Amino acid sequence: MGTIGIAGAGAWGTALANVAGLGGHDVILWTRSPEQAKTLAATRINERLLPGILLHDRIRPTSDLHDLVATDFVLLVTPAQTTREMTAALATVLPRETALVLCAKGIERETGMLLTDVAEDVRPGSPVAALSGPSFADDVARGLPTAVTLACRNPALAEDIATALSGPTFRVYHRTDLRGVEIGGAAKNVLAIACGAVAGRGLGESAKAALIARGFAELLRFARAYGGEAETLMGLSGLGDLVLTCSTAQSRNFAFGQRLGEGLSPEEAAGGKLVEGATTARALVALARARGVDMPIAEAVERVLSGTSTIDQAVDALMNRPIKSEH
Ligand SMILES: NC(=O)C1=CN([C@@H]2O[C@H](COP(=O)(O)OP(=O)(O)OC[C@H]3O[C@@H](n4cnc5c(N)ncnc54)[C@H](O)[C@@H]3O)[C@@H](O)[C@H]2O)C=CC1
Ligand SMILES: O=C(CO)COP(=O)(O)O
Repeated sequence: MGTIGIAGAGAWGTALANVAGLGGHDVILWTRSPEQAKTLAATRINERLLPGILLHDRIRPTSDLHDLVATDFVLLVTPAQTTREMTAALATVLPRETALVLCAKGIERETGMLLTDVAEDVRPGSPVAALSGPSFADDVARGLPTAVTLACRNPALAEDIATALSGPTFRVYHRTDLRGVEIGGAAKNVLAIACGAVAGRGLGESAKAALIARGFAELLRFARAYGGEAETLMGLSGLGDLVLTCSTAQSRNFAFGQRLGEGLSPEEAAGGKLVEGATTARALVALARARGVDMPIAEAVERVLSGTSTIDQAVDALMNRPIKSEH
């Protein structure tokens, strides 16, 4: 067993650190806050973001990026919009050959770039992978059975990382379709906001199921246009994660949409939590338009978030689109 680095001690980073510790690896868990590193080392609990879960003994919290130098690979588990600055910071300390596994789900707002492109832009020539799939941090940390996908263009590296992270309750499949895997994770959050809004507005389970199915059609169209494989989108990181996040208020994106549906403003609805779909919606829609991909549900979310439409107007617009063949 080796040493795994984790950059980001939020809910997901902490849950993944526990998975790696349980798998017999030594784990260096980096947080930007020296205060938090000290508290984590002393209390062994991430009280704010992953309450009730004890850190595994093999986890060493730190706020010094240099402590990640001798790790086998590093999971980057900070919000999507920090990918550029975090990759740049890591590039100053990590050897060129150390793989960076992107665990955030989103699109860079300023540039419209997918996250692996951002990482490759900042750290050209170094290996990059993405971990995505239906997995709530709390479920994973409590040892509930979970299955996700690890994607890397290098099949041997994909298999190595998937094997290293897998354990009795955390099953990691591997794939070489990096594009498909990251698109699924980024786009499903936007669609989950729509599902939440339908729930919050009291529009019924039938409407929610229709949104999941038509949302999946959007996901597939988008992925095809940007080089993802349809088969990937039908797997854990596409359909699997879409269904999970569209089903329950345990998802922050769904809960955000639900509160919007109940009449709260976007700021009130977020309640200070990370809502990746809200940050990614505009970039997703812009990318779709740039390649002529029809994404009416994602567009509706973007219009509601930018204040150019109410939820009721957005639903009316979706229902009154011209009748067409289903595909
Ligand atoms: N929580 C979950 O169940 C899952 C989350 N993810 C993804 O993982 C990513 C992180 O999510 P969570 O850990 O849940 O969020 P979180 O809000 O629990 O934690 C985010 C962490 O990033 C840190 N951070 C924020 N800005 C930073 C910056 N500029 N530089 C360095 N660190 C910074 C925060 O201090 C915090 O420790 C998101 O993209 C999310 O979509 C993926 C799968 C499951
Ligand atoms: O990506 C996730 C589950 O797979 C977490 O979803 P939320 O960010 O909506 O909580």
